[in-house]
Order: sequence, then structure tokens, then C-alpha cells
Amino acid sequence: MSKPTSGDFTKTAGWLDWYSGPSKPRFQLPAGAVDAHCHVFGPGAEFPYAPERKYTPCDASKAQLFALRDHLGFEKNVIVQATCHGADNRALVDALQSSKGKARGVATVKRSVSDAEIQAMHDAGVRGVRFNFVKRLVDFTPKDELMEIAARIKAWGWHVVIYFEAVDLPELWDFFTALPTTVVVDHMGRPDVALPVDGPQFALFQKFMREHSNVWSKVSCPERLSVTGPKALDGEQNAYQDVIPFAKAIVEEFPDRVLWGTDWPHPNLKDHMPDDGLLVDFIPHIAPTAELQRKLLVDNPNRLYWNS
Ligand SMILES: O=C(O)c1cc(C(=O)O)oc(=O)c1
Repeated sequence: MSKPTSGDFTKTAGWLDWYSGPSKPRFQLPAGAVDAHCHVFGPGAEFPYAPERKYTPCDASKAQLFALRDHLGFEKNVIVQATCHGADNRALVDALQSSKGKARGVATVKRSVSDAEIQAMHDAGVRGVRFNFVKRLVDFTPKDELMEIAARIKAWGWHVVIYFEAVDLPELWDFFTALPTTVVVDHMGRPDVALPVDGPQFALFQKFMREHSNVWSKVSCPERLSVTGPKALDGEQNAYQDVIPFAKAIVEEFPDRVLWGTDWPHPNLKDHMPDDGLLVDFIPHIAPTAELQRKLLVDNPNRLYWNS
């Protein structure tokens, strides 16, 4: 793959570019596997980053994403609107339209979005909207505006993707459990993996999924959640050990409501940039059987994103 550039924008200080020349995974992905959480950034010269963004990334184009997909052995992608593009979904829609049906998308919209705009995004392959509650990434959007959006997009059969930190789940509980659609949680609701897996913080997340059969989870981002590593670099086959008990517990209890994604190009990582081939090698540690792997990587994402 070609190397990242910074386009017409100056990257946020300390920005880490995605890993160029990732290894070939040793884990053989099942046929039809979907990378169900990844992003495109710009390129900024063609699709400018949003004025309200909280960070300026390196460019990460659709061509670079599709090259990674093929290199790792995925068949398809679910591309999630990154916050650096705000509610301007042009880069996302362009990538979907260029994917020959091999990508679906999750957009970010405002209350002012028209039915015609929703329909056009649907035709391009958008199947969900993302509500973000991570304060370092977005400004606050009133919950009544989000609820109104959720009620509207339900008519297209779309779902809601939510991104939040585990400490905020109690406060967000009533809103999340009132959402009228399928709800997909990004990155397991960002548990603090330094806390016990059987402690109250993760128990609340498990209760959220157990009591609400419309709630799904992405068991993604060990590189973001891990405190002790080791990092997915230099051929490491046992990366991010501290995240495994959390993700495995979710995969094993809710095998039909889990998704996995690379999170390429890994926005805002400060410590290291993982080798995406080694991230794929993390999967069998959290989904140890062929059946769990097939549900996680093939059946679940296809049911949610390619059913219409
Ligand atoms: O934790 C993050 O910084 C992050 C950011 C974004 C985004 O900016 O959209 O998406 C993610 O999945 C994760």
C-alpha cells in the first residue's frame, strides 16, 4: 500500500499514521468475512475535514482501505463515518459507491437531514447512523434530536451505532434502552480493562446486552483498550492479553449479536499503531471455535448490513 499523506491539512500534533506494509494474517479468515468497523479519512484535498472536528488525521483513502481489505482476506467492509468529517458524509458515500457492493456504511446526520438525503444514502449503501457520546470527539447533541433521528431512520430499516465510555453508561442507560431500532455498541462500550472482568462496570454492560435483545456489540479495538499489551507489532501472536477475557465473554454469551472490525486507520492512537495483520490474528483468542468465528465475521454482519 502507498504511504499516508496529510493532504492540504496539518495533522494534529503527535498523530500516528496507519501502519504501512501490514503482515499477512496467520489466522485464515472464513470465506465471506466482513471488516465491520473501519473508516476513510478524506483525502482532505477532495473531501475536506469538517470545521467542527476535534482532530485532523492523515489521509486514509477508499483505495487504501480496499487494498487493506484484500490484503487481510476480508470480502467486505462496513465503513463508519469518522467524527473528523462531522455530518458531511461525502467521503463515506463516495467510498460506498466505489466499492462494487462490497461496502456498507454508517453515517452521521443532523435533525435537518431530508428524506431525499436519507434515501440517497440508503441507495449508496448506508444502513445506520452513529451517535457519539465520547466527549473528546464531539460536541453534545441534545437527546431529543437524536431520538427524533432514530425514529425517522427506523423507517428505512437502519440501526443506531452508539459510541460511549463505560463510565457514562449509567447516565445514558435510559436513552439507550428507549431507542426503537437495533443498537450496535462500538468497541464494547470501552471498558476499563484494568478493572476485573467480573466487576460492576463490565457487569452493567453485560446486563445491558442481556436485558435488551436489540443490543449488539463490536468486540473491536483491543489496541485502544489494552493497558498492558503486548502490542500487535513485530510478529506478536499474543497481543492485548488483558482485553481477551472481556471480548471472549461477550462473544460466548451473545454469539449472534457481535461484530468485529479492524478500526483502520485507528484514529487518535497515541501509543503505537498496530500491524493490522496481527490484529486479525487476535480474533481466534476471543472467538475460539470455527462456529463462533463464522457468526462473528460472516453471518452477523451479513444479516445486519446486507439483508436489503
Ligand atoms: O476512539 C477514537 O478516537 C475513535 C474515533 C473515531 C472517530 O473519530 O470517528 O472513531 C472510532 O471508532 C474511535
